[in-house]
Amino acid sequence: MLIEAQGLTKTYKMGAVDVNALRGVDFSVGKGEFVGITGFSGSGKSTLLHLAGLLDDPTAGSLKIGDTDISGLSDHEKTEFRLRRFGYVFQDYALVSELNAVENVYLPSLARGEDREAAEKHAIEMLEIVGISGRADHLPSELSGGEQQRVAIARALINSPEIMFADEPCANLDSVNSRNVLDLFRKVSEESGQTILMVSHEEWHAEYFERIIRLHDGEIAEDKYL
Ligand SMILES: Nc1ncnc2c1ncn2[C@@H]1O[C@H](COP(=O)(O)OP(=O)(O)OP(=O)(O)O)[C@@H](O)[C@H]1O
Repeated sequence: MLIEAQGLTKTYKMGAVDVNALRGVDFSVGKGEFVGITGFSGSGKSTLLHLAGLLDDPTAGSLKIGDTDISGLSDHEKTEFRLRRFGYVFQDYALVSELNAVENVYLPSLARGEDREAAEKHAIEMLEIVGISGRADHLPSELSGGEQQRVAIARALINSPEIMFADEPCANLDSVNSRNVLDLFRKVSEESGQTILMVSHEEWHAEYFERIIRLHDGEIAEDKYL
């Protein structure tokens, strides 16, 4: 298994009140799966994604990625993990506004130590894959929402991540652009064997997922392959 979580728990302390965002969930995800994390607002979807994506630490429970027990990693090792093995896509795209599309895409390659020329060439290939190489020199403010999200996906994919974590990537997109993103994700998981965990509250997205993990009040209410 690529991801193995046992008893994964997240409790937020809000003054005297404990908010149990995740109440000890068990799940495992294999290589190449395209998994939709669904459920009502506040059910714990983003929390689960952030824990599995090493963007936050659990209050209790264990998490293994491949052979690595995450609890044994230092902060530096977690950063390396995120940079080299994971990619992220968020609903607000999270692009750097001063950098054009191609520069945004090759940022993670520079962080990995690739030289700029090679990184730029690679980034243009990625923009071709997501279908917007013609907009390579545009700033985010000069791109539509759908185009910005495709730049963000190219950036997430440039380091060939083993796992892509996407938190409501279609939230700000119309249905045509949402389908473009979902088609792209499915292609990536089928052709490159990349594993994708995607948070979504849209029922119709299920037609693209291979599996659904449905959360309810911090627990797994349903876990099924489609
Ligand atoms: N930083 C935080 N501090 C306190 N409580 C939090 C924090 N983040 C989330 N929560 C609470 O934890 C619970 C789960 O939140 P989470 O964001 O994971 O849900 P979600 O299913 O992703 O919701 P949505 O669909 O609305 O984004 C909610 O009750 C939320 O209010």
